[in-house]
Formats: sequence, C-alpha cells, structure tokens
Amino acid sequence: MIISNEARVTPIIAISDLTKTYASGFTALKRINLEIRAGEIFALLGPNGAGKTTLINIVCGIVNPTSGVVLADGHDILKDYRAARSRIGLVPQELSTDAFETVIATVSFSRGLFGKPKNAAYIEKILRDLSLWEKKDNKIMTLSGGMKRRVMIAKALSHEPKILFLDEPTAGVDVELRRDMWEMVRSLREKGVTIILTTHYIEEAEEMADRVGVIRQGEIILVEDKDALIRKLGKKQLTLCLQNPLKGIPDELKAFNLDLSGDGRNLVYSFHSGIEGTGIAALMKKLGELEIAFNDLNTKESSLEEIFVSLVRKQP
Ligand SMILES: Nc1ncnc2c1ncn2[C@@H]1O[C@H](COP(=O)(O)OP(=O)(O)OP(=O)(O)O)[C@@H](O)[C@H]1O
Repeated sequence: MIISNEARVTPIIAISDLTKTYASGFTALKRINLEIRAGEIFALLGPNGAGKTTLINIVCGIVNPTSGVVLADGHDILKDYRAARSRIGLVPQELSTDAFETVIATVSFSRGLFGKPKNAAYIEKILRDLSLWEKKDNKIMTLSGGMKRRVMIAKALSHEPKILFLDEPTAGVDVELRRDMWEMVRSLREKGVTIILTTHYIEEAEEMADRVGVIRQGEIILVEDKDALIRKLGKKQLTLCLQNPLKGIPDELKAFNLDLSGDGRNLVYSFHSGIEGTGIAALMKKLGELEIAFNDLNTKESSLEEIFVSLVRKQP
C-alpha cells in the first residue's frame, strides 16, 4: 500500500485492521487501515464487488465488522454507536423513501430519528439549497428520480452531520444533476463537512476529490492526494526509433528517465505531462550532441482509465 507522506492531522474517521467475513464465509474486507481527514473530500474507487459498500455500511453501523476498530469523530462505532452515528449522514446507493410522505415530513422525521430538536429554519435551508423547497409539500412518489435523490441527500443532512457518505451519488443521474451535486458537495466541504464518496466514474474523482483511495478485492491498494495521482496518471512516453541500436543508455543521458527496448532500437523517454518543462527539448539537444539519430518517433499517453484498470486488475 502506498500512503502519501503528508503531515498527519487528526483523522475524523480512523479505521484500523478492519476485516469483514460475511456469514457465507466470503471475506469482503481484509485488514483495512484508512484515515479520513477532517474537511476533505475522499473518493473511494474500486470495481464492482471490491468492498466499498461493505466498508461504508460498517462505518455507518449497518453491517457489523468481524474484527478491527472504527472511530468516527473519536467515537467507537460499536461501543459508542449513537454518538458515532449522529456524526454521520449516509446517502445510500438505493433510493428508499416513504412514497406517501411529503418531502418536508420525511426530512424532518429523519432529523428526529437522531434525537435532534426541531429546527424548521435549518430544514428550510437544506431544502432550499437542494432546490426542493418548491416541492416541500409534494408526496415523494410524485417526484422525478433526480428529485428523489435530492430528498435522500436532504435526509442525510437533516441532523447536521459532520461526515457525509455518498455511495455512487451520480449513478444514473443526468449531467445537470451531476453538476448540481458536485456543486453541493463542494459547498458542504466549505462548511467543514467531510465527504467520502464512492464512484465508478474516474472523472468524478478527478473533479471532486482531495484524496483518492483505491480498493481491490477487499484491500486498500493505494491512498494518494489527487493531484499527485493525476501527475502519475498523466504519464506520457516518447519512443524514438534509433538509426543505430544502443547497447546501453549513455552516461550523458543518465539524467533522463530513459529505457531501451526492441534490442536497443527503441529509446523510450517517460515523463509526466502535468509538469511544466518536460525535458524533451533538453533530451533532443543532448541526442544531437551525441549524434544519436532516429528515424521515427511516437508518443503514448496513459489514460486515467488505463491506469485505474491496471491498478485494480487481479494480480497473477
Ligand atoms: N450479505 C452478504 N453476504 C455475502 N456476501 C456479500 C454480502 N454483501 C456483499 N457481499 C459480497 O462482498 C463483496 C463486496 O461487496 P460490496 O457491495 O461491498 O462491493 P462494492 O465495492 O460496493 O461493489 P459495487 O461497486 O458493485 O457496489 C462482493 O463480492 C459481494 O458479493
């Protein structure tokens, strides 16, 4: 596992050695260690069945862990369940709301479930923020799918959680609602809410997240700042087909990230597209000085998708 070496801050969620084996005997999570920083947007990426929902459901108290410890805002999710859960809002993958209730009744009721005193002004604010105020007296069953999703978010926010989990928030929603949701997530972050989202869309993680974690077959295989990850993902390769094969990389070129392939016929220069000054000009100059000539060249860029797929691919 790769963890970036940034200054550590007190995590708002601390997961230690978390394992989940379902009654079927299937182990969905294997000794997960993960810390979520207060106020960040964290994207948890992984293919179907990797264990994302299991992880969220454990933190939210819906699924029991087999072993390990999870602290939410300092509260143990098992020993101090009510305090931990009251800090958390969950927008689940499945839309499940009471079809016959009105929007405002459903959202107000959710707040009551967490033992919070009534606060009409706050409920009005979240309904307005989510463009639901006009629909507040509508029965849920009369709303569009996108509106129902907004109601799920309003419910999750009804008790003023410090931590918000969004499980596949934009699966099956249209572009407009996706943009609105991204905006809403950002404005929540500005208010200090920590957001953990799972997504299949790499672009979503790229657009939104401060940090990205990748889970594969129940194991966290990478946790990284998004910008650093994108620099990595933005790797490019320039391949020069040499007139005369080289036996090795000349000392004068050791400063460049070069490899030889094709029996010394191909000189491959790898560089990061996100960094200014890729070094190509300097490399060309040096090649000229060393009289290393080439007949052809081609470039290749690894796509986000490609890197993600190679990260999550089952290892032999
Ligand atoms: N109640 C259960 N009993 C047995 N196995 C389960 C149970 N719930 C989930 N699993 C298995 O655990 C694994 C992880 O499932 P989980 O739903 O956490 O994955 P996910 O990463 O959220 O997937 P998706 O992207 O499809 O939502 C899967 O192989 C799933 O079949």
